[in-house]
This record gives sequence, structure tokens and C-alpha cells, in this order.
Amino acid sequence: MKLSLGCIADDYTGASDLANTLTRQGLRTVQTIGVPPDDLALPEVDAVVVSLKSRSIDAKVAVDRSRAADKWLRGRGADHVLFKICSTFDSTDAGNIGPVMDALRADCGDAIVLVTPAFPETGRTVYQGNLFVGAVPLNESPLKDHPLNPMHDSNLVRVLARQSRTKVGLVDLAPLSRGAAAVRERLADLARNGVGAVIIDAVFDRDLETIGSVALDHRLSVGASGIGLGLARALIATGKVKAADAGAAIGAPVGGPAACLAGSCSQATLAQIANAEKTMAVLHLDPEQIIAGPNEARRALAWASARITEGPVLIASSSTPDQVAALQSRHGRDAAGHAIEQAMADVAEGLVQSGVRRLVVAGGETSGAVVDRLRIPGFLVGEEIAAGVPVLRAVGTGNGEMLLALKSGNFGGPEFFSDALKLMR
Ligand SMILES: Nc1ncnc2c1ncn2[C@@H]1O[C@H](COP(=O)(O)OP(=O)(O)O)[C@@H](O)[C@H]1O
Ligand SMILES: O=C(O)[C@@H](O)C(=O)COP(=O)(O)O
Repeated sequence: MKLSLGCIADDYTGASDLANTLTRQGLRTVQTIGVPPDDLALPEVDAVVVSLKSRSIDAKVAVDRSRAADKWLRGRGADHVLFKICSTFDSTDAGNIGPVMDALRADCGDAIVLVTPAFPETGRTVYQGNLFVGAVPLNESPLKDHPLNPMHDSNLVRVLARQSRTKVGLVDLAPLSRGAAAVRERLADLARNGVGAVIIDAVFDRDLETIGSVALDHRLSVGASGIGLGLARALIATGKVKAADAGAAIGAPVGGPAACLAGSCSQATLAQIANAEKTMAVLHLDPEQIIAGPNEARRALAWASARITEGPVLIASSSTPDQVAALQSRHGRDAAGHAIEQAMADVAEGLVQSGVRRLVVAGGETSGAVVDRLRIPGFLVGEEIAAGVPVLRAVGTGNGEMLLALKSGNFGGPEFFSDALKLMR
């Protein structure tokens, strides 16, 4: 297998979002959890998305894991590697976007790296280096209240400069609107002036197509699903990849009991949980009790086992920003987040042991904890439930067929949970 594109995603929902985009564009793609072991049977593919849980960990560990993934991908022939970050640039001044980018750039020897989290299909656009979420700048969006990576600055040149050792520049819409040659000229100027990374504006998919074709001149790019779309279209346009059928089947229905878990506290997820109350049994966990010990997860499993044969259930730890802030002030941000993620993983493990084979998880870190606990080594990408969220079929589990959906907190329409279960048959 010679890969046309290698991808390293900093969380699991982000990885399935990117795998979904590449698949829809016609690249045969698999998502692996971590660097795959040599004995994992992978189908013939154009792209592999290696999922890491490296967004909110110590920067040095994130760098080491990303470099290992990069080495594996390049060892399978990938000339270009995309480091997939969140479309809302989730990070802190300590990283991890800048440190990982710096390390991967040093390893591949690129003079300059293109960086853009733009993903217009989900309302993420970048103008003059400022990231917009829908109609508002990042720092006014619900991301200002994210439990782990609150985003308070929408100017990404500044945000990246605080995390990176290299000089960060901007390629704005003006050269982009003149086409690939103008972007190349601007990049060459900036590189001559010692700039090692640029935030590049993008408002429409056509901007991402230009970016994708320029990015293929380089060995590394950094961004969200939008740049994935640009790279995929450029690979097909240049004939490096022959477009595959985006709707290829991923296997027979699995049936059986279905459950949803929500650890995301995003505004979108909170609204989706409220809507789910109309169509399924919903249990709201008490976060304080979760931190106190294992009884809350046990309570959830007992509650679910009494209902699961009658229809899908939803178990949520999610709270409003005020409640999240209060809990964090009592227990610390990382300790609270970690305890809740592990409790969700306990619940997922118990549900699967009791026969659940269709599982929807809301939240990137939450999905990471759940998928790790279930020891799933990889996924095939199926139908799209909502922009950025596909149905996934677990591969290499050895304990039966299973379908999952890993939803980024901010993605999906108001009826996301029932929309997902309709497609997860
Ligand atoms: N009630 C709560 N209070 C505080 N933190 C919470 C609560 N519920 C979940 N969390 C934590 O918030 C974080 C949510 O992050 P994540 O799962 O990535 O969601 P998103 O996709 O919205 O970013 C996780 O670490 C999770 O454990
Ligand atoms: O790019 C995106 O917005 C998503 O793919 C993503 O990374 C989401 O992260 P979470 O919100 O933590 O799920």
C-alpha cells in the first residue's frame, strides 16, 4: 500500500470528521486509533488518518506521538502529511498546535507551512487571519466557554505565534483570489523573510481548492477538514488519485441495542440532549458524584440495563458553562475533565458488555476515552449523519461487529442523536 495522503488528527472526532471529508471527495480512507500495529489488516486505501488523543495533553508527549505517526505514514509512502487540528483552533498558549507543527516541519524539512482551520461547510471561515464561527469571531463564539481549551483570541497569527518557535505570517484573501501562482509568490517572499508558518485565509471551498493545490508542493500542512477537502480535490485533479465511489458500503447492518453518551458541554450538544428527551430515555449524571467515585457510573449502567431492550438510551454528563466553571473551581479543570471522561468510558464498557453494538458519543475527549477503553484499533467510514460526522464501522476488534458515531461537540443538527441512530442500522 502506497499512501497518497497521510493524516495525523489530534483527537478522534476530528479524525472521523476528516476521514468523512476525504471519503466524500473520493479518497479511499481508513481511520486508525494510534499508529496501527503491523498485524492490523487494512484495506487498500489512498489515505490513512491516524487518530491521536493529543490535543489537551502535555506538549512534549503530543510532539512525540505525532512524530511517531508521521514516521509511520511517511514509511507507507505518504509524500504529504496533514496535521488535523480543530476547526476552532482548540489549543492553549502552551500548545499543542505550535509545538507539533514545529517538530513535524523540522522532520520533513519544509521551509514554510500552510495553516488554516477554515471549514466553510460548518461555518468556520478565516479572514485577515481572524477565525469566524458562523457570524461571530472565535472569541465571541461558544468556544470562549470550552471546558478544556477556552478560546479568547480570534487572531490566529497571534494565537499560533504564542505557541510556535517560528515566525508566523499571513496570506490573506487578496493573493488567494488571484490564484495558486500568486499564493506561491507570496509564500516565497515570506519564507525569504524568515517566516516558517502562515495562517492562510479561506472563506469558500474554492479558496481551499487553491490552498490544496499549493499545499501539495510542500510535505506538511496544518488545518481542519477544509484543507483536507482542498488536498483531496488537488490529488484527484492532478491524477495522483483516481476518485472512488464515496458511497461504498461498509458492511451489513449490525442491529441490536443502541446507546448514546454525551460528555461534550458545547451549546450544540446541550440543545441536542434537550431534543433527545422527546424520543429516548435520558439520564443526566451528577458530575459531583462522578468525581466522588465509581457509584455514579454503576447507577448509570443499572438505569440503562432496565431500559435498553425497549429502545435507545442517552446518558449525559454535560452541564452549562456556569456549572462547568463551578465544578472546575472545586476540583481543577484537568482533574474534573479526566474523571468524567473515565466515567463515560466505564459506562461505555459496561454497555458493550451488556450487548450494545451501536454507540453514539458526543465530545472529542469523551470519544477518545471511550474508544480507547473499547480497544477499537480502527474504523471504516460509512454514511454521513451530519457535516463532519460519519457512521463508523469498527475494524479489528475481535469481539463482534460494532457501529459508532463520534460527534464533535459543536457539530450536528438539533435532532442529531435520532438522526444518527436512523443511519446506524
Ligand atoms: N459537567 C461537566 N463539568 C465539567 N467538565 C465536564 C462535564 N461534563 C463533561 N466534562 C468534560 O468536558 C470536556 C469536554 O470535552 P470534549 O469531550 O472534547 O467535548 P467537545 O467536543 O465539546 O470539545 C471533557 O474533558 C469532559 O470530561
Ligand atoms: O474540526 C473540527 O471542528 C472537528 O473535527 C474537531 O476537531 C472537533 O473537536 P471536538 O469539538 O473536541 O470534538
